[in-house]
Amino acid sequence: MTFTQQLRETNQDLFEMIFHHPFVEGIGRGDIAKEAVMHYVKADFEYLNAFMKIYAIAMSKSDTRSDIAFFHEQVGFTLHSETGPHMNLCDYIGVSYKELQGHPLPPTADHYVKHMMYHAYTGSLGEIYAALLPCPWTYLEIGKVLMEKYKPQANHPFYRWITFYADSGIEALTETLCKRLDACAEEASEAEKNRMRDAFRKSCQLELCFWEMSLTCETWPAGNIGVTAP
Ligand SMILES: Cc1ncc(CO)c(N)n1
Repeated sequence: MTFTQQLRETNQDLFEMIFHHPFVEGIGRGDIAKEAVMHYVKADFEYLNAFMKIYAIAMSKSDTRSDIAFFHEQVGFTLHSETGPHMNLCDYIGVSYKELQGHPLPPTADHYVKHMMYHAYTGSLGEIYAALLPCPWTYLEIGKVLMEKYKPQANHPFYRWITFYADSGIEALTETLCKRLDACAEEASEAEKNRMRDAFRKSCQLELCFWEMSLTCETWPAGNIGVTAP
């Protein structure tokens, strides 16, 4: 079994909890509360900005053109393609995308971003891959589970969202990250592999927490006064 197959198996509990989270099932049924979707898009827009910055840090730690090209392509993909699912959600709630941009991150999303930043600034490329991987991997599987369970047609309110994540583009990204992480793990000490395992599991935990944050419209206990987006 490869290192990433082991990671997937060890984190089956969290993947299952994500598939059954009420927000995710609400996307599948097409009836999730609009306030929750609004909260999600606000946080996710800033989350994806942070994700691109992490790709840039990873690029600065790359030794090969192939790694540099990979991160460059991924920034382009996030910038130009991942706006598609967000636009789908904006249409559902009837709010312009612009209005949902530039908001400070709620505590959970802030934590998730800083967790990835920690590994990006202090860790090896392998550790960064491990922290990033649950992002496409959980969404790819959510997309596939929802396709299978709800068999959405073009008139489903989240057809574009579900088909985007169930698609070959996200599958290819997940496979590339897996291959690169597996190659890093081959060279890594046991201590380094444990850091990768920890980074991966915490990102899975935080993926689940991100859905809960959106569902409950989580905010900072004393408001956001004076706080700006990262
Ligand atoms: C929090 C989060 N995880 C994963 C993805 C998929 O890119 C996303 N858009 N947001």
